[in-house]
Amino acid sequence: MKQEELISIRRELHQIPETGFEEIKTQNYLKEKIMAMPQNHVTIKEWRTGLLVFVEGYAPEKTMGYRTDIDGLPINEQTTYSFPSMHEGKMHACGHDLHMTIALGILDRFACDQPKQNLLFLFQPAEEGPGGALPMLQSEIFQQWKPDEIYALHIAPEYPVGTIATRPGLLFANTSELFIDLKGMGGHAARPHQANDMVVAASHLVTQLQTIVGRNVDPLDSAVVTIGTIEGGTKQNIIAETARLEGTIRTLSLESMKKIKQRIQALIQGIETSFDCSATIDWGSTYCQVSNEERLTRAFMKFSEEQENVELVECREAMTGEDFGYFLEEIPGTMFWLGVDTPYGLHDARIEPDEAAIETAVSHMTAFFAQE
Ligand SMILES: CC(=O)N[C@@H](CCC[C@H](N)C(=O)O)C(=O)O
Repeated sequence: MKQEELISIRRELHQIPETGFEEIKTQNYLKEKIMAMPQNHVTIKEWRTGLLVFVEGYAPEKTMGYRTDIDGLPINEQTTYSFPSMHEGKMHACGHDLHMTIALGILDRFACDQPKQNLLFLFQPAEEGPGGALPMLQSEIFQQWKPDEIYALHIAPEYPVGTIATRPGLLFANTSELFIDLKGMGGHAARPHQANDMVVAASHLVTQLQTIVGRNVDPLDSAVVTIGTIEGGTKQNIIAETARLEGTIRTLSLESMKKIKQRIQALIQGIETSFDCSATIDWGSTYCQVSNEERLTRAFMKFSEEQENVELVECREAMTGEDFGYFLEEIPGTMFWLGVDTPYGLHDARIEPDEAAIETAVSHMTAFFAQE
């Protein structure tokens, strides 16, 4: 595929973002593009709203896996694009439109020119939640085609185009979602003494939750507790009977994750007592850390260092989460950041990644998989 074609694919995908396990149009779009490639040594299988594509090598000694995520986010796009999302309230604000395009670009090169090794391309749904990697990994079809090593990338707004950043060992954090429901007694806004106000209880809880990282976690063991949404009440002159907080926990160690969850439980018990209300916690989906296997990551870094059009950076670990970690728990491999040079971060409604990074990644990974 030529660069113009890749860019037009990225723009078409950008217009049809769908959230986790609802990626129907995306799946059809990808299937259509893959079916248009030479099929001689390519086999496509659907898995839920994702796809697995096996490319048979001409003298295989192993199978190398490459995974892209395919879901979008519930965000109202605010880019300056002439090709914005056509799905209201949804946006590819985490680069999965670029990730998919890159995967299609690499796949196309090997569909046209048979590789030596077998290749397995994974178009995985629901990375942003509830998590498609673990069930895809456990699927019969994945186990049948299971690769010996596996790779994936994620766009990185902060690096210039041409940068590949990674490190052996821990790259991304352990994550757990967090959903808290508070229930008290609503009432008339003018009669607070006859009600238990869940807006006040939720406000206290939010500030208490912010003390956990500062006061309960070892400062040398990074952690994050973020409340992303807070919702409660029905009208300005009614005391709220319910409130809901939604957030996420990030830790570099499993011990800190356990401790933070214990502290959240304790703080919530305190809120129940002090505001005479009831509370429930749902931990949502959890992702294990992304840990890059030492030997393969060093080999990938050495290869990257030797490429003229790429600048390799050995980066620090990040508090981002990624369910690709589940693949790396079972199969050795590497995840890396790909520079896309934009002032806006991941999950920002204004993010406009530089599309030149698509060709960088396609040629880099094609050359990497084509090594004899
Ligand atoms: C790369 C990236 O941004 N990944 C997401 C993963 C979401 C995990 C889960 N749904 C959660 O919110 O805890 C991220 O937010 O880091």
